Amino acid sequence: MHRTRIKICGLTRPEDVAAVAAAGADAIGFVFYPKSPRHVTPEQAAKLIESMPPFITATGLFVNAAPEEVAETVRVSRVTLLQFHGDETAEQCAAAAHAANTRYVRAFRVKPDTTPDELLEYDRICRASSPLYSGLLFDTWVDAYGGAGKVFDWSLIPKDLAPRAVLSGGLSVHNATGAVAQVRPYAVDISSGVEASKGIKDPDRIAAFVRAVREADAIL
Ligand SMILES: O=C(O)c1ccccc1NCC(=O)[C@H](O)[C@H](O)COP(=O)(O)O
Repeated sequence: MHRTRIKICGLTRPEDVAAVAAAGADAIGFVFYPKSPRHVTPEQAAKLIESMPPFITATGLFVNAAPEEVAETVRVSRVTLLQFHGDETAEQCAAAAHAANTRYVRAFRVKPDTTPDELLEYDRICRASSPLYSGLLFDTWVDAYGGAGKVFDWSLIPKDLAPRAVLSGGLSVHNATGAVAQVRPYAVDISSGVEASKGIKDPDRIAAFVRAVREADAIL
């Protein structure tokens, strides 16, 4: 049985980290973008990571940050995976990841007119630019950088990319089963769909989302 990995993004509080661990999710995300309502400092993330049990991946999300800032944030926070969610070029993602000596996923914000060929080509460029590149995270294009709770047309994701892809954008307990069944991604990523309010997660929604993904895994 395929086990879809689950990342819960935008954590700011130790009780939410505990809820993610209790629910059995695989990864958490810290937003280091200062304009986000879910922003945490590297020091806050370090404290939250200290409270985590082993085998949960701590991801640091960046928007257009300079390589030195990414490297320093990784050093202080100890996140072990990067997520570039801004307008960085493939080369800029690679340079920042190399400065931090840390693997990364690249967010691609899908528009209604994005084509599967464009996604394949983008993945090829990222792959060629760095051995630290570990796959694409698909989110929905909105006129802001993310965590907006909007769904895109999942049929645009090429079948060849799904086994390494992270699917995000407007996921919730209501569409999780359909998303996993249709796309069969490596992982899913959710933020606003498990929130009580921005930056404040709801433990019951986290648990329900993880259950929905596991139920989808069981029937595939
Ligand atoms: O969460 C933010 O505030 C944020 C700010 C800037 C760039 C990205 C941001 N979040 C991205 C995510 O939380 C997830 O990777 C993903 O987009 C899922 O978001 P959602 O649609 O809310 O589930």
